[in-house]
Amino acid sequence: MEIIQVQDVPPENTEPIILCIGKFDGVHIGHQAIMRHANLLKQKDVSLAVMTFYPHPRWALQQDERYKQCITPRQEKYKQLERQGVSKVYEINFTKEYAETSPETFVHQHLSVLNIKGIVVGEGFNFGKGRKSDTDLLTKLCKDIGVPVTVAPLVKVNKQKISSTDIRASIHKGKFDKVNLLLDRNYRIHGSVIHGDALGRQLGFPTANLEVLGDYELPGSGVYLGIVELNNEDGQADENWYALINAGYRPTVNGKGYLIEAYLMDYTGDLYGKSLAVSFVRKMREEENFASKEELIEQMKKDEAEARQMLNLTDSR
Ligand SMILES: Cc1cc2nc3c(=O)[nH]c(=O)nc-3n(C[C@H](O)[C@H](O)[C@H](O)COP(=O)(O)O)c2cc1C
Ligand SMILES: Nc1ncnc2c1ncn2[C@@H]1O[C@H](COP(=O)(O)OP(=O)(O)O)[C@@H](O)[C@H]1O
Repeated sequence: MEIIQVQDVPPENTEPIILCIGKFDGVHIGHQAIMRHANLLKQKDVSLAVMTFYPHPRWALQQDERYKQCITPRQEKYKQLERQGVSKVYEINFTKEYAETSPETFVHQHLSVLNIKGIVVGEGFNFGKGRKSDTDLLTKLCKDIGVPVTVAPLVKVNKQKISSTDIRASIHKGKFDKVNLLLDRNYRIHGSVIHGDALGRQLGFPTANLEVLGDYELPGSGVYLGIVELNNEDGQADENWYALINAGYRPTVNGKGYLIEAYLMDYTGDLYGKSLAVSFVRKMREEENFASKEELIEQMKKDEAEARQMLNLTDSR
């Protein structure tokens, strides 16, 4: 996939494209529907491109904390867009200055330098200075440069519009049944393994401590069932292991700060320095403050037994 960083005007290009425009945080099933519309419009020798904005405009302009963390930080977003058939991304560096771009300038000066065969946006799409311009104005301005605009209807679940803000809030609450349905995949966080307090081995549950790589929305504290992908040197997923994941503050052992750590069931070996991705499948329980390490160990054994039963995994210990 080709990623083109843009300050304001994209570099001129004659390659024919169908262009989807949006923030697309999460590449959720609503976004996927937009890409499906675009793929249907795409004729032979036309490629699918996305124009997106980074950082999130509401973080860049209003420092609104809710928009700092993402469901899909940029690398993960591009991987997910690629899965939808996107081969080119125009990543607009969204600044206060860029936000001053008028709808006319955006269409007549920025979009006109590309060979766009069609544009697809979602219903409710806003653009240009003050986000005052809607899909009607986009359609009208694009007509001037001979580009048809398709507005993909909102995808609703139980009559509710799917929103990235809502999904971020559900991640924060650890509601992965819902999150994973709306993403059509398990929520995944990339990181590398760092050293901790070397307590896990003593307790009989070694845990790979994750240094999170990227501005991910972090799950609320709790014990989760998930899958850990171990990556090879090229960053490709190599092996997958079922895992019990503790996210939170480890009150029983006076943990310092929020941490995501994973105990990989049946794995033996050294993970320090490795790059991996942790996928969250479901929450098993809240993180608790046990009166002793022995009680914590007892509970971890129960967690493992419950997980193995759910997965139909025999105990190899
Ligand atoms: C399955 C599982 C469940 C856990 N549950 C709790 C918990 O309820 N409360 C808690 O304080 N720590 C919990 N932990 C975190 C442990 O305290 C932590 O893994 C241990 O202290 C090892 O820390 P270390 O990685 O720094 O060596 C859990 C860990 C695992 C793997
Ligand atoms: N099944 C396993 N799951 C997670 N880590 C494992 C496992 N087996 C071995 N390890 C290794 O043990 C390390 C964690 O040990 P631990 O005692 O919890 O120490 P620390 O938290 O200080 O890293 C992991 O980083 C990894 O290298």
